[in-house]
Parts: sequence; structure tokens; C-alpha cells
Amino acid sequence: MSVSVLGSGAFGTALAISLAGNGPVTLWSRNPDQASQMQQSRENVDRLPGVTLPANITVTAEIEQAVRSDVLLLAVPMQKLRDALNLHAARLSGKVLVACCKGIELSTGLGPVAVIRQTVPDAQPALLTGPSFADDIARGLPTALTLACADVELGEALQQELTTANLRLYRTADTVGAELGGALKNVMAIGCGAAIGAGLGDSARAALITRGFAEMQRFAALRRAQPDTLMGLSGLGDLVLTCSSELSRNYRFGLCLGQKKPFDSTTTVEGVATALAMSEIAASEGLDMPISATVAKLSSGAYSVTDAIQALLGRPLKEE
Ligand SMILES: NC(=O)C1=CN([C@@H]2O[C@H](COP(=O)(O)OP(=O)(O)OC[C@H]3O[C@@H](n4cnc5c(N)ncnc54)[C@H](O)[C@@H]3O)[C@@H](O)[C@H]2O)C=CC1
Ligand SMILES: O=C(CO)COP(=O)(O)O
Repeated sequence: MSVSVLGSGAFGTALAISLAGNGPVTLWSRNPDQASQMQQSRENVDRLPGVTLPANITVTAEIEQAVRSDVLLLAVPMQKLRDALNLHAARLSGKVLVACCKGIELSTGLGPVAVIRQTVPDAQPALLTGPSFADDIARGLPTALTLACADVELGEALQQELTTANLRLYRTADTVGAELGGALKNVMAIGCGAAIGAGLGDSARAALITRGFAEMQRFAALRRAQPDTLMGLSGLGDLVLTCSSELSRNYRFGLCLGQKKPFDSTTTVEGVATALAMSEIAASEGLDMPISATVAKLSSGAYSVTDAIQALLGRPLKEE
């Protein structure tokens, strides 16, 4: 199977670099200037400075060239996925589309696989998710990810095709559980960053990770995900990574909130929209999601860190 990556940000570039170890890869950028600059300099100076693109990556802004591949990896932010798919829907018809984004669409409450199904109904959707920083993948460090595909046969083929020397792929048919794990952990990472930034300590962070995970499981049950999926790489694995590393943009965004420092608004922070989406859905379904609701208010500026602490600690006591 030939492979293209659509989206030449940090993650798309890192995946292309790793996959280039298996064979030629096409990396598509929506920006012609960026594409020709990357094609010539063999570097993504904005997102992965200092990492050289292997010779068998072709960077292009021509969508026709990119969609010639059998498998297309979609490495764009969650809130941009629908626009990107709608724009190229006719060309993507019948293709294997592997979403690599983590989030819940704010306007619909849907995850990436459902957005693919709506926008390109005859595509074959799958999802690649799990604990992985673009920088680690691009530098060839070992990483384990989850490949989720409802079609078991296609999932097995994709697992073989997208496993590389440094990317070990595990497989699941539970796309709902896999996409919720990746989406919701970002919300908890913002909360953990804010707690550490505000000087609340590691014990507070451990409480947020644990009670945050309980919220993730509750939300996943509402969406009929398999409970085991949340225990795997795409859930617990990514939660632990993102809540504990300053390489995470969601965590760093939280740190800045906690420290009352400004944050670069051009940085992709998926947890902000997802916190809002998640807490709106939870409120309408009567689901108790206090950390997500608090992170949504903190991220939008409606809460200070002091408000957030009061909101969480002031709730009635309950059974664990
Ligand atoms: N950076 C990382 O370490 C990881 C990122 N991810 C996920 O990958 C997704 C993308 O993140 P990054 O690559 O890190 O973000 P990024 O901000 O580095 O890159 C996003 C890319 O998407 C492109 N883009 C935005 N809107 C577009 C549109 N409408 N059509 C086509 N392209 C569009 C941008 O031009 C940019 O090249 C996110 O959902 C993120 O959660 C997942 C695992 C690791
Ligand atoms: O998803 C990631 C790690 O698995 C990347 O996290 P950030 O988007 O917070 O940088």
C-alpha cells in the first residue's frame, strides 16, 4: 500500500519521517510556499527544526498527487478536520482515511471517525492514536500506538503497513474508545498543567489524573466504548504521558494558566475545544464531569485557578 500524509505540521511530518523507513511517502501541505520550502531544505523549520526529511519523502501542495496513495493519514487539528475533508471529499472517495487527530468536534460532539463517515461516506475510516510526541517519533525513539479500525481485516493490513522500525502498532476494532481516550486526556492535561503551574503540587496532579480518568471512563461508557480500550495506550497510556510532560502543548497551556502567563495562540491545543464539547455533552446527558467542566471554564477565562480549586474541592463528599 502506498501512503500519503495530509497535513505537514509536527505530527504529520513526524509520521512521514518514520514511515519513510518502510518506503516512499508523500507529505501534503495546504500551503504551497511551505511545501516547496520543505521539499528543498528537507526540514520542517516551523514544527520540527533540526530533523532532516529522508530523501524518499516528497512534499507537495498538489492534492491530486497526494490522493494517488492507497492510504491517507489525516494529520490536521480536530476542529479543522471537517473543512479539510469537505474541501477534498470527491477526491477522497473510496480511500482508506486514517485520522491522526485527537479531539471532539465542538459543533457536533463527534470524534474524527464519525466526521470521516459523515463527510466521505464511502471512505474506509481508521484512527491512529496513543502516547507519542512528534519530536520523539521524528528522532526515531521507540513509540507504541493504537491503530483502531472497525473493519478487522483492514485494521490488520494497516497495522502491518504502518508499523515502522520505531512505531509499534497495537490493534483494536473499538474506534469510539480509542478516539475518546486521545481526546479526553488532553482536557486532563490542561487541568494538571494548571495545578502544577499554580504550585498545587504533585499530590493534586495525581488526584486530577485519577479522578480525570474516572470521568473519561464515564464518558466512554455513555458513548458505548469498550471499557478495556480506555485502559490501553490510547487512554491510560496517553493520559499519563500528557499529564506529566512539558513536551505536551496541552500541559504547557495549563501551566501558563496556572502561572497567569500568556500562551502562544498559534499553538495547537486540542483540549480547549474538547473540554467545552465534553462538558456540554455531559451537562445535556446529566453526566457528572466536574474536572472537564472546570477545565472548560478555566480555559475560557470564566474561572481563575482559585475558582477552579473551590469548584472541585467544595463538592459534596462521595464514594470513590
Ligand atoms: N504534535 C504531537 O506530538 C502530536 C499530535 N497529535 C495530533 O495531531 C493533530 C495535529 O497536530 P500537530 O501536527 O501537532 O499540529 P500542528 O499545529 O503542528 O500542525 C497542524 C497542521 O494542520 C494544517 N491544517 C490546519 N488546518 C487545515 C486545513 N483546514 N486543511 C489542511 N491542513 C490544515 C496546518 O497547516 C498544520 O500544518 C492534533 O489533533 C494533535 O492532537 C497526535 C499525537 C502527537
Ligand atoms: O497527543 C500527544 C501526545 O500523545 C501530544 O500532546 P499535545 O497535543 O498536548 O502536545
